[in-house]
Amino acid sequence: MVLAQLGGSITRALAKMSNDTVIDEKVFGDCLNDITRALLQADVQFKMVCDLQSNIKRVVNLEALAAGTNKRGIIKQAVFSELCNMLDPGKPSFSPKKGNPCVVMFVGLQGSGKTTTCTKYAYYHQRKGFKPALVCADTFRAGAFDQLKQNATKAKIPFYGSYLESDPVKIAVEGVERFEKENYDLIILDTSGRHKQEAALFEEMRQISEATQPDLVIFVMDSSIGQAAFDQAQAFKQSVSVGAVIVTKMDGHAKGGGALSSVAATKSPVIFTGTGEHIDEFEVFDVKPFVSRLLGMGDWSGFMNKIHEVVPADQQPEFLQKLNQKIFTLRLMYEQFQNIRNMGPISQVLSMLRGFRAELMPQGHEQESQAKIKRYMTIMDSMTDAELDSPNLKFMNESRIIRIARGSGRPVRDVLDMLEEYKRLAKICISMSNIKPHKKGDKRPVVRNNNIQQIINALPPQVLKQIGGVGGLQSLVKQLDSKDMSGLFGGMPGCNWQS
Ligand SMILES: Nc1nc2c(ncn2[C@@H]2O[C@H](COP(=O)(O)OP(=O)(O)OP(=O)(O)O)[C@@H](O)[C@H]2O)c(=O)[nH]1
Repeated sequence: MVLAQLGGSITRALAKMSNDTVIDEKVFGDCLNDITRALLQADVQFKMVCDLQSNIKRVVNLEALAAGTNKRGIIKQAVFSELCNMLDPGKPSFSPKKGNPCVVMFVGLQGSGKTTTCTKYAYYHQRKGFKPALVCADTFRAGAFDQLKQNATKAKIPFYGSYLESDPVKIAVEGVERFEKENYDLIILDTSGRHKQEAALFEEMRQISEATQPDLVIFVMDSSIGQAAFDQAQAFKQSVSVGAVIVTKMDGHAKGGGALSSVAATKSPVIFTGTGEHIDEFEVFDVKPFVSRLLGMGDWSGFMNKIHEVVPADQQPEFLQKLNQKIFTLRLMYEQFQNIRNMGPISQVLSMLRGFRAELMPQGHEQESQAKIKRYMTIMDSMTDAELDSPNLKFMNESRIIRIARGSGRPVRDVLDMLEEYKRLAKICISMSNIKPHKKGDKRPVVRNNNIQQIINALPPQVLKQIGGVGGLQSLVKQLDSKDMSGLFGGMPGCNWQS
């Protein structure tokens, strides 16, 4: 069961309550049993699941609730809070400060992704203005130094290691001393792993830790290890003082439970997750947005941040201004496609929005959507400026369509598809054209009620369904009302109109 499926199962367990007119102990009990089953199937440790269940039962006292209370809402809130508590050890981990030299030591089993993650961690901080350096204290695996060297060189991060020295403690101490002298403020120590938890590995870790006195020890855990996660994390914690966890390979077929279990075992927060083999496939881990996304409740701030990251602020008003003049050209559509592609995998972006659970956008489907966008952009690359900037398709006659198809090397059917997509998007965008960029402190709603019906009419039915029907759309609009709207159009139209 991959993480998205865990989220899907919990969401379904909660949604099932909507079919019941009365929320009594039986309905509540069934819902909790479904959630328990989903968590166990996702490899969350048995004891943790039992604790979660009894905590929710303690918080939700149906008998004590007055008639008319929103019991479904209270149950949902309790599930949300308990999942957050599971992932939140209650204390933040040590966080490096620019200009204050510190040593961060990475530990974990062989193949967990330690070496890759050290470089990702260094690269992430380098981009934030730190001066990181890498030390390879892994003398156990032949090739470990070469791997670190290769990664570090690619990311232009200084490194230290030795082909000849066999004592990892000596290398670690020399590396730290050297980089401290050279005023590096984030010295990262990569240590050896073993195929399994062994006394020799733990002894080596203890010695390196004693000799270098790291400010933070990060335990790197492969998310696919399943039920073994709790014991493994605990064994590392007992040997060195683990202060944070990084869960890797979250992009694979991992059962999400490992992440939850490792927090409980180490009483340390997950600080990042690895989401691929590349250096920038590395995400800051925040408990609440993570659980929100898991439950399909949406991570609005993450979504807006993503949009602000890719849609230059100075382009946003121009876009909204054009919409206000009820102009939606092919060029605007092209620019929006570019924004979507810059935002990263569509499912990742969509999963930040309420109702767009990642499981609705499975891997295969996502690739299809991305390919479609790329295809449409290739077709538009063969259009003239006049065609791209025209406010409508009246001039788009047969000979132009054939010319564009030939120019882009695509069949005429694809050009017609793209034009259909454009018409649909234009309808949606123009129907939302009363939206204005919100000024700070402006409390007025950004979408007026009479627009909602227009939006509903304009949305393709499957998109409306994915948003969660009329109710989902209304709550999305409510979210828009309370947030800064500028930039929304950088991503929203077309996000999923493709599917
Ligand atoms: N898909 C995916 N692969 C990852 C991720 N992190 C690491 N890997 C891959 O996992 C494999 C093992 O990673 P390493 O960094 O060599 O693992 P290690 O823990 O340093 O191994 P030792 O040095 O032997 O202890 C490599 O092929 C990495 O590219 C991730 O987040 N996602």
